[in-house]
Amino acid sequence: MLPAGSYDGTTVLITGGGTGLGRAMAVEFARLGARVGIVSRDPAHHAAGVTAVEQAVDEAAPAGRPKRAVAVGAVADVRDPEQVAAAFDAVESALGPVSVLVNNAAANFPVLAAELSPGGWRAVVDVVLTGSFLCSRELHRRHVARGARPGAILNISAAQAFTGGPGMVHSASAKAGVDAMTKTLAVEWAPDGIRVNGLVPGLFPHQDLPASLRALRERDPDQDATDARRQPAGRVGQPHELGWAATYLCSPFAGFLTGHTLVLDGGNHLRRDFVMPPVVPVAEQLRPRSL
Ligand SMILES: CCCCCCC/C=C/C(=O)SCCNC(=O)CCNC(=O)[C@H](O)C(C)(C)COP(=O)(O)OP(=O)(O)OC[C@H]1O[C@@H](n2cnc3c(N)ncnc32)[C@H](O)[C@@H]1OP(=O)(O)O
Ligand SMILES: NC(=O)C1=CN([C@@H]2O[C@H](COP(=O)(O)OP(=O)(O)OC[C@H]3O[C@@H](n4cnc5c(N)ncnc54)[C@H](OP(=O)(O)O)[C@@H]3O)[C@@H](O)[C@H]2O)C=CC1
Repeated sequence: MLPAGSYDGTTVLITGGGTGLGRAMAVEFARLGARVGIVSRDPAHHAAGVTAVEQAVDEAAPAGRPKRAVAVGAVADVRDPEQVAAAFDAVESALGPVSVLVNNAAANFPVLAAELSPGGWRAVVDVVLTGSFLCSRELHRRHVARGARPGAILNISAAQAFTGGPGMVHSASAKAGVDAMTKTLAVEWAPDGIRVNGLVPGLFPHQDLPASLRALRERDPDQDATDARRQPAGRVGQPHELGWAATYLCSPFAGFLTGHTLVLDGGNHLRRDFVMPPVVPVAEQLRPRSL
């Protein structure tokens, strides 16, 4: 954990910060003093994120300390550049200039590549890759116009980016694009004082995951992906641990670190067995089972 107050006076914008891992990261930034803007499509998600942040800050605050405005939500579909700019405007008018951006919003559903429609491909690639670019571009534009520094961008990726993701070709391809963008923008924007890093969560289950993804681990008690024995570290990730890594990567403690993607997965993506289990075609893995 970073020292208390490490983010005092800093405004952090987190896309998809109202649910799941985005919300957990929002809480950890706020615990360290950040003001947090939560940007996504659904105001109900914003409300959940703002409540979680306010509760965490209140719990950490000394008794009697006045409540601060620490979090706001702003509606935007990250695929639309005008909505992205309007959401930055809304967050900045409430909380001050954004200097840290976490590109966390994502879309994903299991599907065989052969059955994926062009619209389904576009929906996922546009949210994950185009959305991350549009938000990064908006932060850069504002940051440079103000002559502000330092700034930090954190792109949330996935291990599928380097292994491929059978059954998730859209998400794997988009996340690989995000990783290339992390490295590219790190170099282009270093002279502007903006660091750009990536963070890969391993298996971090939570109740906000879409039903189609939850079903992958819940469809058969003998095939539970979250079973501790299936992970080298003997457990899955806890969302606040992702928040600890995110707050480090965007902080001055990582001031010389840019273009790097950190994998937080207990070693899972490195796993190789001497004898691999029999291959089960992805089509069979995705087929609903009759119990
Ligand atoms: C082992 C367990 C854990 C595994 C974790 C693996 C790693 C996780 C990575 C993550 O990214 S988790 C984040 C996942 N979160 C979300 O996906 C939340 C947001 N999702 C959504 O909003 C939707 O699911 C969406 C479909 C991705 C996007 O919504 P949008 O409103 O833009 O799209 P639609 O108009 O509804 O559909 C667009 C397009 O996509 C086709 N489609 C939608 N769902 C499916 C599906 N389940 N299978 C196949 N195709 C689908 C839909 O038909 C449309 O296509 P066209 O009809 O236009 O061709
Ligand atoms: N959970 C896990 O085990 C893993 C997660 N990841 C990555 O971690 C990140 C967080 O995932 P997780 O918390 O599990 O997922 P969630 O499904 O809980 O969160 C996705 C978020 O993205 C937002 N979002 C989706 N589409 C859009 C859009 N078009 N515009 C704006 N916001 C959008 C949603 O908000 P709203 O509906 O309000 O728009 C939602 O808050 C993602 O980048 C994911 O790929 C990677 C590997 C594993």
